[in-house]
Amino acid sequence: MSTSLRQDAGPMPVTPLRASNDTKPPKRITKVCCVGAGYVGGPTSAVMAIKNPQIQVTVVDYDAKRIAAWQSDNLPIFEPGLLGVVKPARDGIPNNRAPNLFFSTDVDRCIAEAELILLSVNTPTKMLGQGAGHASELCYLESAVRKIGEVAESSKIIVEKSTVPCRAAETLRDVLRATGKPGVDFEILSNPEFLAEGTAIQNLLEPDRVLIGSLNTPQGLEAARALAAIYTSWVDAERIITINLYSSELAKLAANALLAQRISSINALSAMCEAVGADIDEVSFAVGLDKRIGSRMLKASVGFGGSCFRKDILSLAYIAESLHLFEVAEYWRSVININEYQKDRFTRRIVRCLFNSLSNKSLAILGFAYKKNTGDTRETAAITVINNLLAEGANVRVYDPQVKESQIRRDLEGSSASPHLVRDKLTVWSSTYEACAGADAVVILTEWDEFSNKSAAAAAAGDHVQDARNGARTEEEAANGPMSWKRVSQIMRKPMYVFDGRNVVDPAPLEALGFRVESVGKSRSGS
Ligand SMILES: NC(=O)c1ccc[n+]([C@@H]2O[C@H](COP(=O)([O-])OP(=O)(O)OC[C@H]3O[C@@H](n4cnc5c(N)ncnc54)[C@H](O)[C@@H]3O)[C@@H](O)[C@H]2O)c1
Ligand SMILES: O=c1ccn([C@@H]2O[C@H](COP(=O)(O)OP(=O)(O)O[C@H]3O[C@H](CO)[C@@H](O)[C@H](O)[C@H]3O)[C@@H](O)[C@H]2O)c(=O)[nH]1
Repeated sequence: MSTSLRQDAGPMPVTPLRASNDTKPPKRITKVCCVGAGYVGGPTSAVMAIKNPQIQVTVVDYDAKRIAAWQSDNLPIFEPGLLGVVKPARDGIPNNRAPNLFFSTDVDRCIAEAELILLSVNTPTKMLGQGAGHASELCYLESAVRKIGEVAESSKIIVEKSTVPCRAAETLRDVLRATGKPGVDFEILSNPEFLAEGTAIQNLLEPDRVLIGSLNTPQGLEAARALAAIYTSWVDAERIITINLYSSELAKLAANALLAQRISSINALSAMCEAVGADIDEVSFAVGLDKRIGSRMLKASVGFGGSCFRKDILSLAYIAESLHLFEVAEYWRSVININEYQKDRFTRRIVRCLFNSLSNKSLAILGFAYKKNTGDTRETAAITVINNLLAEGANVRVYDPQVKESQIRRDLEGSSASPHLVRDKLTVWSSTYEACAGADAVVILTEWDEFSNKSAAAAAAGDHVQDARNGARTEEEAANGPMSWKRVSQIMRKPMYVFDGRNVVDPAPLEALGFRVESVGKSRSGS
């Protein structure tokens, strides 16, 4: 399947939000198959199953290890609340798999039996050939759809849950037309997923909106109503938005681009704050009070990570370029450029503060995941920062509460220009204290609660908010979060630095312990 846009597709039809006039009840779906048992497929299917006991939901994947993990108590992904929906307590017995939720490697059978198929396969950035490094790789989607065409004996509703380039549905329809059996009809819907890792279950249970894109044909609208009926079990009808198929595909890319753009905007401002003695948390708070701007996704950081933002912006920019909209492509790419700049700027600041040399210095890295409450490391800022620090000659000592040593080594060795540095100069530890022993500096790269010395309310809201207990914390408490910074101060080499890439520590109590604290978007002289 070509990842470039079809040139003969013509302009996209514009359709306003749709209200179906159909009075007959929507088609009742009884069997759903979700292809792809990953971060989206697993949690989404589990929530769909728990909210629709009358529907049998089966998640299929070729990865037998992943399926076995979903069937065990040791789920393949770390996500707060996930076990509770995959294995809810029933009849007073905890950890009982929902009776209508299944995980299987029997892809053919489950596809053949289902009336509605959710496509939740990965759509990473293409690594080979035309569009490599920019376009979305649709080979997994194509292979899933070919399989559907091959094995389906009855008509199916096929739902794009994966994030796809606009007009991907048209390409999928072409594949199905060529591979499907006579008399078997396929209706393709777009139903992009907006969950964020770490809060996936909450996002799925209480989505801001559910977007369903369909063709404006009787069959398309009927399929959209059937899917909407599944969501109606737990989502208010007014939050279920039905729109044009291609608007829905593009809205997903647009949402991620706009969210990432806010982070790059605040990170660009953080560089200015450091230079002029302003405080980015205060700036963010002040601008966020404007209701037109809002306060969310404005937390300055070492840079955004995760499997989605970078790849989706690259995809959006590639689409714009395919349409000869070069200025538009350039605009979106600048969001990624600022993110790269932020990661490099953070490393340069570490080197500058540590007397321009990291040779024979040890740096404790707290956090490797791309954000807290996930073990996911895809595109984490830690990969760039640690590789930069290793290249400067540092000894790097990593601790993350959820990421395994094997994953950290795989990520770093796979991306480093000098993998031997990872083998020779990187160690991974199972606690903060082990990682910090003998270190010259602590570098916080993930905002895990245990690294913060702020109260939970202040940490969640940012520096500008006063401690919820309003000064009730003792000095001892303030110096110690869930981890004891005092204990850390006793085991580090002097002088001791903290480079806070997530602005999770309150500098004052740490400075009282003898640390020099460098936070993103704040200059010590300006404090
Ligand atoms: N991770 C997120 O937070 C998130 C949120 C919203 C949207 N998305 C989008 O959802 C899609 C899936 O993302 P993910 O993070 O769940 O990916 P993932 O890599 O965790 O999971 C994808 C799964 O699909 C399986 N797979 C691939 N091709 C298959 C095939 N033909 N048959 C059966 N199984 C197959 C893979 O083995 C893998 O287990 C992507 O398009 C992503 O952009 C992700
Ligand atoms: O104010 C902020 C908010 C986030 N981040 C970072 O940005 C990245 C992404 O965070 P977040 O958006 O919370 O997590 P994701 O799981 O990547 O979720 C995004 O990507 C998903 C995949 O498409 C979408 O479904 C979600 O709506 C979208 O938020 C992480 O590194 C965060 O630490 C910041 O630096 N500052």
